[in-house]
Amino acid sequence: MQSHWLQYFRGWVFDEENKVIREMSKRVATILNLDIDSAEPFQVLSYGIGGFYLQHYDWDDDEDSFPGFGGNRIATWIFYLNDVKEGGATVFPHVGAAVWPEKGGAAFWRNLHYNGTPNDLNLHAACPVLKGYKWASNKWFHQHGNEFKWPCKLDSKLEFYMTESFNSVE
Ligand SMILES: O=C(O)CCC(=O)C(=O)O
Ligand SMILES: [Fe+2]
Repeated sequence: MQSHWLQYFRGWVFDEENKVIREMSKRVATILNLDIDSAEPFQVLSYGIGGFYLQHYDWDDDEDSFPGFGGNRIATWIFYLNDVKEGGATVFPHVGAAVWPEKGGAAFWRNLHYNGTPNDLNLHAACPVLKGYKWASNKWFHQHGNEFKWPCKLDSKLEFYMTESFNSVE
């Protein structure tokens, strides 16, 4: 896929296709305590040299953007599937954070405030791959089914911005 905004290839891997994929989805949902049924299938990303994704949000103001998934994207989980020789970090310019891809690593962040409104702080980008290539995979969780797991709080200021990275997810 090539545009002003991004340059990479992407595809979907469905839970129904493979037992291991299904198990991985379940584990991520368990770690985050989020509903698996309203989550999207794994999206696999492949960046070559110079591949990038300009800064963007994973949430969308338009409810129709995610038909069939039930609400906005409440959280993003990303697996890093290989060691990138140079470049390829996921960066969060509003909070000054960078996550460097590492085989077997993962990161997640919340996309919405606790009251369900989009959180501007999670603007992020994939920096260009300078050497080698980069494979990664997203899992997006949605609002539906998570009303009691991540309950809404009326005061969005109660929230804290949460970005975690894991060196190795077994
Ligand atoms: O590849 C990355 O580091 C980030 C990808 C991303 O932000 C996306 O696919 O929405
Ligand atoms: Fe993103």
